Amino acid sequence: MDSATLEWDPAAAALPMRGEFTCEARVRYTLLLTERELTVQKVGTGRGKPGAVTVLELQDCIGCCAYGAEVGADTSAGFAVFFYTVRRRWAGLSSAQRRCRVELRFRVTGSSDPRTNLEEAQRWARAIRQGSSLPTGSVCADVRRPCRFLVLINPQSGKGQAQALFNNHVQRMLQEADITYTLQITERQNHARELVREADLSQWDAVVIMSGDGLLFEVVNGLMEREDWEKAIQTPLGILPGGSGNALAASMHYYSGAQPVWGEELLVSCGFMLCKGLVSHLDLVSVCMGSSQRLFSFLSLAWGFVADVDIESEKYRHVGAARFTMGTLVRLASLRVYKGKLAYLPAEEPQPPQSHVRSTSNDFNSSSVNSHLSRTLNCQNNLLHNSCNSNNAHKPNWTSESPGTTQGPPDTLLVPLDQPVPAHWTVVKEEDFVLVMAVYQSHLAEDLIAAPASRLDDGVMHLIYVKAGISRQALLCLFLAMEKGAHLSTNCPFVVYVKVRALRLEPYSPKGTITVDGEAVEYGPVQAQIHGSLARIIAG
Ligand SMILES: Nc1ncnc2c1ncn2[C@@H]1O[C@H](COP(=O)(O)OP(=O)(O)OP(=O)(O)O)[C@@H](O)[C@H]1O
Repeated sequence: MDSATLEWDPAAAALPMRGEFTCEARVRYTLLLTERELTVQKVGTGRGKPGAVTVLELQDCIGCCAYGAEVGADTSAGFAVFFYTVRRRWAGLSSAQRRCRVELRFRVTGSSDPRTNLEEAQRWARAIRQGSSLPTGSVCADVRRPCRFLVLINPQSGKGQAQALFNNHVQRMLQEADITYTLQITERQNHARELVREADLSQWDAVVIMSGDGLLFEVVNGLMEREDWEKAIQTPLGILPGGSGNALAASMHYYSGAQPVWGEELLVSCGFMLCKGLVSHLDLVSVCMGSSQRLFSFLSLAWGFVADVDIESEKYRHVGAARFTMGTLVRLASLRVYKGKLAYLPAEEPQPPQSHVRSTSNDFNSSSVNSHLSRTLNCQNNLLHNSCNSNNAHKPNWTSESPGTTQGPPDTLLVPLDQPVPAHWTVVKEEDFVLVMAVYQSHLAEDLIAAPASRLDDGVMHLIYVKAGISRQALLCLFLAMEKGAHLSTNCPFVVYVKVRALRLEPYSPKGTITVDGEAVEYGPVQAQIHGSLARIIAG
């Protein structure tokens, strides 16, 4: 199958193209191919209404292939077109939209010469493919074709069904889009990280992660630990939701402007984006810890309520995404105050004076508190007082023994952790918090829109903190509003939202939990800086 990337020139493709073909059921159709659409009109006398017209948008097409006849005497050829069109689905009184697969096959029988028929089928297939790959939106490139992906699957992610989900939904889509891939099932924690650290990346056009956000976190850090990190981190990444939080996958779906979907429908949406192969820039954040360990993060840095829920809810993993709901309710019932110092560099602030420039070498995926469960919680409208420091010390996945990296771009906005923050930073006067989180993508979970204004490469961290004193009920309302991304307009006096380029957090308690991209990391003072557009991701 000829699938080389060609400059799309409608004139060269002689558009519009018209033709008459039969489908597998011998019904005759006329096809009209324009720059953006394929119009299919029934002309035969088979069952169904003659003359019915279907218009399919080429932007919904992921592939088209031509094929010759399989049996000797048959001189016909054919081509198959694969669309994933957006359809409305009614659920009760409300409707939702999702992508549904449409496969069309047409036979070319115009000539008695099989080669002529095959050439005609190839001409149509080529023109449909070219029309389908017209870049849209703010993409920086598209994955060259034909292409080969490395697909990493974490069999333990989510409810442990990532591999089955891949086989049932994604495998066929990749075939239809003419994408070949090498499948690697991860065997343990850090396997993916080690693999991409050592791999010959030139073999693949993209590294795709079918898991939760934790496996992508490993891959990003594995790439940044390489000597050739600058080139390696330019490898297009892909994400397919197979975990329980799936925050980046949900963010990318949200950025595409589509209506929210969950579970397998989100997987099909992300599979579709992967097949379209449009590459966008992705911001990364370098996170520096007291031990001089430095990690790279694409999603979130969290402390307090959010971090505790993320880690404590691990034990409810078998229930999938609902694990965050359960964790949130449990933590709400024993709400704590977390004491510490928070400082940040606001995004609108001018660049720091040069004297501060030096290189340091050094989720809550909490989620849906659904209203049914919320009613079952006996929420008291009592104000919390400075109850206690966090005493929930969880074993971090990423400890100071983990390699981390001293490589990567210098953190020009940060000074060493043992020095005071630069004078032009804002130091938060409160020192009692319920939660502190910096997020750099819109979602913290499939159904939790923490930073609705965020974009893949907006060059800022969205810092949200909740001051102590908020009632359980108000906090619950905040999470419920977050399901629609409405929490920042509730005017809750305990909630602060600010866009920042860098921040520092110094917890006072000796034990506790800090998460980066949903993974527990070394607990203690931590600071972070955004590095705009450092990585690349296949997005819609
Ligand atoms: N074969 C494996 N066995 C056990 N753990 C693994 C394996 N492969 C990867 N891991 C680890 O599993 C952890 C969780 O993975 P991941 O975050 O991708 O899924 P999840 O927790 O279900 O999803 P989410 O982060 O969206 O909630 C990661 O830290 C990863 O290192």
